[in-house]
Amino acid sequence: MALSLESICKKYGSHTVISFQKFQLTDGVYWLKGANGTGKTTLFRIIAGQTPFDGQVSFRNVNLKKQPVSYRSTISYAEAEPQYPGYITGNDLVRYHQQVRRAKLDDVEKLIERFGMSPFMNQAIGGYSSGMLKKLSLICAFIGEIELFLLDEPLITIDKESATELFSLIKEYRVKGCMFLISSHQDIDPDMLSLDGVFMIQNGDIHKC
Ligand SMILES: Nc1ncnc2c1ncn2[C@@H]1O[C@H](COP(=O)(O)OP(=O)(O)OP(=O)(O)O)[C@@H](O)[C@H]1O
Repeated sequence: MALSLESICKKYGSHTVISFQKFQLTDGVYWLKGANGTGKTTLFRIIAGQTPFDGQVSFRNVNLKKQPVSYRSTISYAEAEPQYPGYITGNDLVRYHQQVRRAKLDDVEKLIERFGMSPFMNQAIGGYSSGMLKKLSLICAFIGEIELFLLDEPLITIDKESATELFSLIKEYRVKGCMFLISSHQDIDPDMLSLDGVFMIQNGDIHKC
């Protein structure tokens, strides 16, 4: 199994949001559904290692709790509502990701062009529209040698051209061996992106649709 979650329990105070014994996925592209507040973001934050939880998570045999640095270096989490300091520019943010992830500048420039963000990269992020902010966060997510992408509501606020570009990127990275978990309230057209599975979070557990 590429991704394995076992004996997972996540509570906020006394409120149990996620609780299940086992969820395992082979490599592929997966769509995670669920009504508002069912725990999609919480699940992504667990897999990204961004929130404490009980249980074990491993990706390609690297355990999040036992090998936290190498585990995190393979994972990219694009938040549903990204928030960055308003005074930094788009370029500041992508350069940071490029340096931390030791990515090639050329590859980063190509990502910026593909999302049509070149004209805005020297502007302070505080002046970005919500779609521009979302595209910047997607660009950052794709920087570097990432193996597992957690894309939380990647389609909200982006225009049709950018959504098409995103689907193309996912297909290209999939061919390179990357895995994707995508949460979306918007339908994912199978003609735009072929999925290996669709799951739903309900009552803290994950079910196949
Ligand atoms: N930091 C937090 N502190 C307390 N409760 C939280 C926190 N984050 C999330 N929750 C609660 O956990 C539950 C799951 O929230 P989560 O954001 O994971 O849902 P979601 O499925 O992503 O929702 P949506 O579709 O609305 O984005 C909700 O009841 C929410 O109120």
